[in-house]
Amino acid sequence: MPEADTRSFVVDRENDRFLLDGAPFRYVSGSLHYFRVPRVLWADRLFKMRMSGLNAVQFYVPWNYHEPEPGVYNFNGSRDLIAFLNEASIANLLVILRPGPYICAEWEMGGLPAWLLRKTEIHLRTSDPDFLAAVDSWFKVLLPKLYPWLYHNGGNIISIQVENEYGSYKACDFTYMRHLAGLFRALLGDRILLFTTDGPEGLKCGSLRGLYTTVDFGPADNMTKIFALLRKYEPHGPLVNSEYYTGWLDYWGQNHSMRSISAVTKGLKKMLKLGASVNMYMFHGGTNFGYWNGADDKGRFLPITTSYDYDAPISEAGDPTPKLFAVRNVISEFQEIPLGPIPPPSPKMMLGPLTLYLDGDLLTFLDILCPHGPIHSVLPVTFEAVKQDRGFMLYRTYLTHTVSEPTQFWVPNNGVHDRAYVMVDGEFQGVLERNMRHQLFLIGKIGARLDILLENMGRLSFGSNSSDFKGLLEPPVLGQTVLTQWLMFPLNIDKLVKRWFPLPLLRSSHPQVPSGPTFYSTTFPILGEGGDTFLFLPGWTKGQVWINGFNLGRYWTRQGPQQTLYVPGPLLFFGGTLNKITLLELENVPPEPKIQFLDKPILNSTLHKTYIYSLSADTQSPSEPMELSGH
Ligand SMILES: CCCCNC(=S)N1C[C@H](O)[C@@H](O)[C@@H](O)[C@H]1CO
Repeated sequence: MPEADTRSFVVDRENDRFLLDGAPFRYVSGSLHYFRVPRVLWADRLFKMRMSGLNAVQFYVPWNYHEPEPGVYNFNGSRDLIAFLNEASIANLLVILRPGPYICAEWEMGGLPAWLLRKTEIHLRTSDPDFLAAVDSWFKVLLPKLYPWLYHNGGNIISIQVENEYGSYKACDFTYMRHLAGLFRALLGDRILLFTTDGPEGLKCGSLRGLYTTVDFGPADNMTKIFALLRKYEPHGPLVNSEYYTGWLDYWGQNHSMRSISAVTKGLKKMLKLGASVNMYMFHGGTNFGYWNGADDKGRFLPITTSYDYDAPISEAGDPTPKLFAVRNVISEFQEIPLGPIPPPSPKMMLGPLTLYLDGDLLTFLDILCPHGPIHSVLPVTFEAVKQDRGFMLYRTYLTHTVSEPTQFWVPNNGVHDRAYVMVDGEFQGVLERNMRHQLFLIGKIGARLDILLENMGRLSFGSNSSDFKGLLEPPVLGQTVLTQWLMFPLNIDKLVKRWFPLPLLRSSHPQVPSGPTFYSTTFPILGEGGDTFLFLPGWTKGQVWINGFNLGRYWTRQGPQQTLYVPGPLLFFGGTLNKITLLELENVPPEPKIQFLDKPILNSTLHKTYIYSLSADTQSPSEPMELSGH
């Protein structure tokens, strides 16, 4: 490896190429997001990318993942960015780093921290002084950490992206982009290659003099036309596609997205023939654990699914797919790829069916879930106003008059952000949903308790023309009465589940199966071989899952398209130690509250029936699904 002072990565405009240490260089890169993969699996994924023939890895840095509160930073465990850079170096992968501040990526609020919205008038992604002050403060912490890792300083970072597809954002604020470019230069020096990425329609507002202009497009796009457009901004230098889509994202309630191998490899081959440098987005997608998914606004609010499989060459579970081998073959026609096999799919585990036991409805645990007690306000306030960034908040009021006939209950101006589970005196009444179900019909006596559990389904990560506040944005109306005098209970469910995790809960004796927000759980040993697995929740409706205290993410079996949740093996205990699974079911449980662990994912089906896969004794593989009556 050359000494640090002779190391260089530059644009050679005379020959339309990059030079690495003075020699012609073309990167063939893939995107992997460390924040979507448990740290213990980073090395495995990066090794498979190297063995696929890639020489670089591209990843974002989500601001909200590392600065949970203003001035509070977290770079530990699965947030240890430096450890990830080191793993990439060990895998012999150069790094194309994209620190934002906005990253899109189908990630919560596109990576921007929700606490920015505590200033309700802030103009995100502009030269708004409040926004720039927060950005400066964050980058003055982050960028110095990257400085030693810059390629010319002896590290593996060859280029850094400023903002993300800024040209697709309404503001088109060049003062903001120049501010970012100046900040990056001030903190990273003048040698590192800074670049921008935009779709063809975004180049006008997204590119900036002094930043190398790149584009993004997928297999179905007109490459010739887009690269010709790029040449208007970069007449010389290498052609770069920073996001060549190998698949696509999934929304709850829509079909699983897939892109054909032939289309992906045909476009890749054409770009490599042109001498272009390419980053494949995604090469390994991973998972939106916890509440970290983002959402899109396509006239409807569309939350992104928990799985970020992306139909990528490496599957969500880290397994090589036929697409990986096809891509590897194309790369091998243009540059040397490492000798040796691609590791085979990892062992998968099956278990169950297991019966879950009722722990109690959510309201039972309100005091523990909100130990500081409620916040009172005449009108309901948002999640951001009470500093609850993600998850759930309970809104409570009491009826000031009796409604003896079913009476319309609704929230004006589409003010449910995003889903409201409505209860009267603890009895589940139904769901109100953003952009969708706008009303219920309630009855209740004077003094009856009205509880509304509000679920934040993830803030808009793209196309947001305004800040995506969460909660009840308007006071609900019952009949002609605007309901006032609200108690807001911010809920810390994760803390409660983590506290429960080692202990089986005292079973509450509930004669009938309750509906509405309810906790179920069980403990179970795994005696056989370990491995990854896929949690299958047949007949359940929608909720959140924790395994051994780890928030695995959202399930929405009723909507699909994913019916299983990926469970990385390292989350589980083997050899007899008890594992604990906890579900918060928000709507309705199946007649038999069972779950199963399968050895294959189900990402593309919306089962409206209840299936329980029974292990056939001889083969230990799921027999044909048995359809249960009643659903
Ligand atoms: C519905 C498309 C949402 C816009 N996002 C687009 S075009 N993309 C570009 C964006 O830069 C990247 O972060 C990803 O968000 C990617 C889609 O996976």
